Amino acid sequence: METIIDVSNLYKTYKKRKSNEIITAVNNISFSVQKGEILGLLGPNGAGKSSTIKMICGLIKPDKGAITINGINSQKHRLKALHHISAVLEGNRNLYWRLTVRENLEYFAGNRGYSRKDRKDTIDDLLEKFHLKNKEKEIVNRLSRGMQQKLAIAVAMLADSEVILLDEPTLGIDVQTGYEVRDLLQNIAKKYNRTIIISSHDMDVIQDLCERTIIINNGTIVTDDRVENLLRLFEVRAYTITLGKLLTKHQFHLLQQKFPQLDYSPDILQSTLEVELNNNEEIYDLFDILKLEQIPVESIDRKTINFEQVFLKIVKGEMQNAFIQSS
Ligand SMILES: Nc1ncnc2c1ncn2[C@@H]1O[C@H](COP(=O)(O)OP(=O)(O)OP(=O)(O)O)[C@@H](O)[C@H]1O
Repeated sequence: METIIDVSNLYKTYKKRKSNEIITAVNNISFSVQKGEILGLLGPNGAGKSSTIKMICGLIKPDKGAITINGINSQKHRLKALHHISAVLEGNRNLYWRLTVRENLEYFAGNRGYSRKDRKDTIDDLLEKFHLKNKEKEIVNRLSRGMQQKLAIAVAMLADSEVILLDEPTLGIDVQTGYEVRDLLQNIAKKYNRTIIISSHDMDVIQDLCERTIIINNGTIVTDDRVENLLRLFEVRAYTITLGKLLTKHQFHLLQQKFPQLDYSPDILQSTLEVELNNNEEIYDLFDILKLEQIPVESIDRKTINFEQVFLKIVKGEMQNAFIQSS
């Protein structure tokens, strides 16, 4: 594995215009990205994702910290470092809104020094792949947001750079186009072996596309792991237990004292307990109480948990506990 981007101890503050209040948008963030990796930056609104992306693509300067792109310090050798990166930022600022789809591609291909023949072939190929062929003569201004987004990614592809940064690639586009954009990105990553960093607050985008995700909250990294690991970490702690008889009030309180997050659904035929444990050993404590109280257990299942639930838990701070227990 070869590191293509290294971000170390980044800080970014902003001063609010009216109140002069200082906002720390990025607070000591460090991570590395390997060549060919698809990394997701996930976080709630205002977490610091866009600021991080903008610092990497040289649009804003960090207050402190270093960014290295392909071994080149991007603060010292800005142009040389940024040569390896193309970015699709929110609002598709990399497009000319009064030009047509093809004209945009022609313009950027020209800028990148494609020969006439290569330019035509590459543009035709991109129009085909991005399903934009029937829109090639349309002025960008008149395209839907989804179409504009696809064109913005196609333009980024023209640059032929090793790293593509995408800030909220599916924001404000319909579900169908969202799927198309996701497919396109998956193809790009696989076929062209590009390194992709995607910032998003859309869990599905991150789960579908990214091998690894960094969750940012309040300007700091809360977790940096593979999506499947995060799911597993929480899955093993959430259980559904089917009981052979109803609990008395006293028994319920007894269990609740020990497991405050307990959910009890009484039913004459089949009562269930839903419980999330802090560590795997706690299941034995739970069984001890049930045994002592002579409550038969009919089945026990691990609860499936989706990425959205995991994300909310992490952002709410439950993760710290989980990491301590799992380490
Ligand atoms: N130019 C700016 N001036 C002042 N504050 C800013 C500026 N840009 C961002 N911020 C603030 O910095 C914090 C982080 O913003 P940032 O856009 O990086 O977060 P984000 O995770 O991308 O969120 P969103 O998804 O809402 O864009 C927020 O509190 C935001 O209001």
